Formats: sequence, structure tokens, C-alpha cells
Amino acid sequence: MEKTVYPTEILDVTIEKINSKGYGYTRYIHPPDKGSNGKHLNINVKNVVPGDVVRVAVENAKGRNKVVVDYDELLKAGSTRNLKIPTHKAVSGGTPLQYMYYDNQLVYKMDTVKEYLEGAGFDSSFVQPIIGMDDPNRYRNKMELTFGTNGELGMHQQGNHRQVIDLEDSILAPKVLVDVKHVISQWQKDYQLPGYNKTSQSGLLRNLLMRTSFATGELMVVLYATKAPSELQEATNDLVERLTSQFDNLVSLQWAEYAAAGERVQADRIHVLHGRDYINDELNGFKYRIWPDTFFQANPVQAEKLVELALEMADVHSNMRVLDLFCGVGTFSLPFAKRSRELAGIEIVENSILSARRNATENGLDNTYFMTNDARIGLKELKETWGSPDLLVLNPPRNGAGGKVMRSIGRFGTDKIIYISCSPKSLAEDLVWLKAFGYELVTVQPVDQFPHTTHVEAVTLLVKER
Ligand SMILES: C[S@@+](CC[C@H](N)C(=O)[O-])C[C@H]1O[C@@H](n2cnc3c(N)ncnc32)[C@H](O)[C@@H]1O
Repeated sequence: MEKTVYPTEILDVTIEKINSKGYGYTRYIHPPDKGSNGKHLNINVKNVVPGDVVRVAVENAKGRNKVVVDYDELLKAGSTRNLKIPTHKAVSGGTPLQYMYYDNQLVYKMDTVKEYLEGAGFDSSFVQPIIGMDDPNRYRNKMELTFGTNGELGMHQQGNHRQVIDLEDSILAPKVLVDVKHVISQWQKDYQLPGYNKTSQSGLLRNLLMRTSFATGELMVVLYATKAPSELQEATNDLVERLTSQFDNLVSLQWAEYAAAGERVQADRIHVLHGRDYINDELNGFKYRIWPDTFFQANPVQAEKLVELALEMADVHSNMRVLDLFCGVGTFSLPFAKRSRELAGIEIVENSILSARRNATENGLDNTYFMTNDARIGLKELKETWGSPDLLVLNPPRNGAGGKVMRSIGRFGTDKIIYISCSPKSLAEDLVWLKAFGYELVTVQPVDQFPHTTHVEAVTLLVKER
């Protein structure tokens, strides 16, 4: 039987709230008439704030119960809308909160943390006022852009991974990275170099990765392309000339050859066109070497605060043995190792562990032990080889540590746990597991690590009841 397709309806709706994806949400009840009695439609609108009244066109309106749409007209601005930010439809998906005043973004994020914790049965009065940024713009030390098929170089359109929106400027990117982008776009245009087409699997230029250290000023530029640079010698020589003559701090220009279809995983071959293959960075007074694929905190100003908060909450002292789970290249490990007797780190990515070891040595620390392993297995092995810690620090990826790891942590029985989270949803889910092992929530400190996005970090202290 063929499904009925209902007509497109033009609806004027008031945005009730912003959901976890950053879409404005409202529930529209169709007026009762034949066949649609009481039927409702969940409408998700892009680039809005609560209280906005917008006009939207919904195709097959009575035939569906949810829809994600752009609005056609802003009829009335909500009270939290920052009218200095020009409204436009073609924005990339990265900054859905950018239209909201920064103070209201902070309230939204703090409420999100509270809601998830309350939903998991915790008392949200443990949640401290969120720590925001003095200047919430241009805070990222790393930008990754994609080449489109029509000369664009930018980020994907929200909800559409085939469409690239050319980056003219960005609220997130330091000026120097925007300037590098424009030099590369001009160079691409001058040599008429095609962007990679995922559908036909043809074209040359795929991605642009740019990193800058706020501490040392060093700049890294990496171009991902399907061919070797020697196949377009004149163009690559000119690229080196253009970038080195305009950016004194460029210490690493790399060409990453990557021919296979699909998303970039690892380059087939790296060609260093200028300088070296890494940059030097610093965080909380510790030195780090950063290669193109090294995971490193993207907002150094707030990352330093996270580390300071974690140290303060843990009250680390020189007799403590500390375990840093999901340790990466050692962002938390090194400062904790400096103040404690011994530190062990567990991390699944081998290169990160190699970096963590090197970083410890380069920073004069000789009390660290780093193990490459899946947290689920590493915890058990560590207990046998290294023993039990007095303090456990964990900073898992966005989807959390998961029940198996949390139960192992519970069985470890350390006096204190510091959980640094980048997702209040997974934080709340993970913390529930610790209740059964007698852990009590002491404090939750939200930190706005990524202004204008829906992400929010939190440093949480738990202690074991004795
Ligand atoms: C949010 S990052 C934190 C890294 C580090 N704490 C930092 O600040 O640089 C999470 C880390 O967990 C690692 N990871 C992901 N899954 C893992 C697993 N199953 N076992 C161990 N480490 C894992 C990732 O490679 C990543 O380095």
C-alpha cells in the first residue's frame, strides 16, 4: 500500500529549548481535522535560541513525527539571542550555540550537567558554578578542514557530510590559522588543483590540518592529498615559498600522501616539505612534542584549568601512588607525577604511550610507568605488575569508560577518584556504577572547554566511604 504524502506546511513556531545536538526544539500539535486528530510533530530547528519565533517549511508535515529543518524567517528573537552575530543558514555544524549570548551558553551547559546527574539519581547541588572563558573566541589550537569539490575549503555543513562550506573566518580559529587557510585556498585556485570527490573517488586535495601552539607560537601545516608532492613539483615548491615567506613561525609543513578511498585513517607516506614533523607545545609548564595525529587538548587555556582543578581536588602529595587511566600523551600524568611518589598511565594508542614516555623523560620525571593497553584489560594487569594506587584519575573518551571499566575501578577500591569528563551523559552513566562500591560524590566542577558548541567538560571528585 502506498504511503500518503501530505502537503508541505508553513509553520510559525516558538523554540522551547536547545537539545543535546544544539538544535532548537519545539513540539507542534496539528490542529484537529480529518486524519490528524491530536497528532504532533517534533520540530528541530538549526541555528536558533530558546524563545526565537521562526517560520519553517515542513515537507509531508502530517506524515511524520519528527523533522530537522532550517528556518526560513526569524519572526522574533529570543531574549538570549546575540543580535551582533549575523544570522545565516549555511553554517557548519560545529558551533550551534554561537547565536546565544555567552553567559546564556554557560547556563545551558551547567543545566545540562545537572539534568544528567539528576536523571541518574544524584543530588545536583554538588555541581559548582561553571568555569567559562574570559574570551570565548578563537580558542582552538587545531583546525581540520576539508577540501570540497568546487574549490571550497572548510567544514562540513551541519547534517550533510558531502557539502563543504568554505571558511571565510571562524569564531573558533586563531587568526593565524584563518590566514593560512586563505593562502592555501589562493594557491589551490592559482594552480587549479581539484578537491577530492568522495563519490567518484577522484581529485587531489583532501584535508588541511593546522596546529599552533599558544605557548611557543610554533605552527604546523599538513596537507592530505592523493598524490606525492613530486608529481606537482612546481606547485609544491611555490606552496613552500608562499607559506614560509608569510609565516615566520611555520616550523613544520608536511604533505601527507593518502590515496585510499574513505575517511583519512593514517597517511601512506609523510613528506616533510619544510622544517620538522612535529611542533613543541607547553601546558601547565610541561613540554610536549605534537605530531599531526597526536591527541592533544584543543583549548589550551581551559585545559590548563582542568589540570589545575584536578590537582587541587585530588590534594596530591608526595607519598601518593597515582593511576591515570586513558592517559593519552600525559597531559594529566606529568603534573600528577611531579607531585606524587609514582604514577602509572594506561592508554590504548601505542603512539600516545611512546609520546607519554618521551614527554616524562624530557620533563625530567623518572617516577612514571606507562602501559599500552585497553583500559578493560590494563587495569587488571596493572594490579598484578604495579600494584594498587591511592588515587585514580580517569579522562575517558566522549562515550565514557563503560560498565566493565567502572566495575574494575570500583573493585580497585582507591580512596579517591578524579573523573575528568567530556560528556555529562556518559559521566552520569559511569558514576552510577561506583555507587555500589561505596563511592560518594563530593563535587562536580563543570568547565566550558568548547564555547559555542554543546560540549561541556566536568572535573568530578569521588571518595570511598570507610
Ligand atoms: C579524552 S582523551 C584523554 C587523553 C589525555 N587524558 C589528555 O588529556 O590528553 C581519551 C583517551 O582515551 C584513549 N582511549 C580510548 N579508548 C580507550 C580504551 N578502551 N582503553 C584505553 N584508552 C583508551 C584515547 O586514545 C585517548 O587518548
